[in-house]
Amino acid sequence: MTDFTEEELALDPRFADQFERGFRPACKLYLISPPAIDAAFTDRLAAALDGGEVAAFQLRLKGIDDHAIARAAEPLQKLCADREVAFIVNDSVALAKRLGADGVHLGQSDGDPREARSILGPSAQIGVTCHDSRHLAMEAGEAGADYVAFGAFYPTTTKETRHRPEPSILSWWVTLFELPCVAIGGITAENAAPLVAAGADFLAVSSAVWSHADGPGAGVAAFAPLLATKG
Ligand SMILES: Cc1ncc(COP(=O)(O)OP(=O)(O)O)c(N)n1
Ligand SMILES: Cc1ncsc1CCOP(=O)(O)O
Ligand SMILES: [Mg+2]
Repeated sequence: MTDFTEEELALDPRFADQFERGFRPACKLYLISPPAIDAAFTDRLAAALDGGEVAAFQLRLKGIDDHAIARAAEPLQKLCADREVAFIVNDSVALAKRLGADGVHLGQSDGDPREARSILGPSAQIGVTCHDSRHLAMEAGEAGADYVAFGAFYPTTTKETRHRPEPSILSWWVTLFELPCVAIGGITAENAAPLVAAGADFLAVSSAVWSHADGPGAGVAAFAPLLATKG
């Protein structure tokens, strides 16, 4: 499949409602959990949220079943609700529904965003992984996603990745579409500036926060100067 040209896009009525460019709020932090957590993690999440503004928290646990994730989710979801941080479940629409989560993040093999919408309803935040593909991002927008995620922008040990977009995919996206875009993959406070400058609406980060030498609060705080100044 080939990418659409800008001319095709502009003429295609399917994309008409995505084509307007309106006001974009400043870039925000989207915190991703470590792939495994222990009983102390609720306190670590509280410390992270104490460090500065976090727009959303994604529970991304790997290698355990949905029942175990649901048990782990309870105090974390409550903490997020208390702090007005959106609570997003990774991978599973069924689990997002069961927990009454604010949304779900779907990879390309995690299910259809249209089906997710029909199950979770109009107010759910549905995000879709689009790797380095303009085509996948436009498809996700067409399917009703609330954000598209590009990455991995930098090397990461959190996940095995095969795609390495350039920051220009973000500027291309924000020039054409209102739908928010998320940048993910190996992002730190030290390397994030080009992604913010390119127009990322959200920086999705995991190890930069959870592995910060001075703790997760300092990990979140380190991003504050970048996020205050979206160009
Ligand atoms: C915000 C955000 N972007 C991308 C991903 C990756 O999703 P996926 O490709 O399904 O890989 P896993 O995270 O499930 O390993 C994400 N989780 N969140
Ligand atoms: C889930 C995911 N998807 C693409 S890269 C990545 C890992 C993000 O974690 P980190 O910020 O530690 O690289
Ligand atoms: Mg997934």
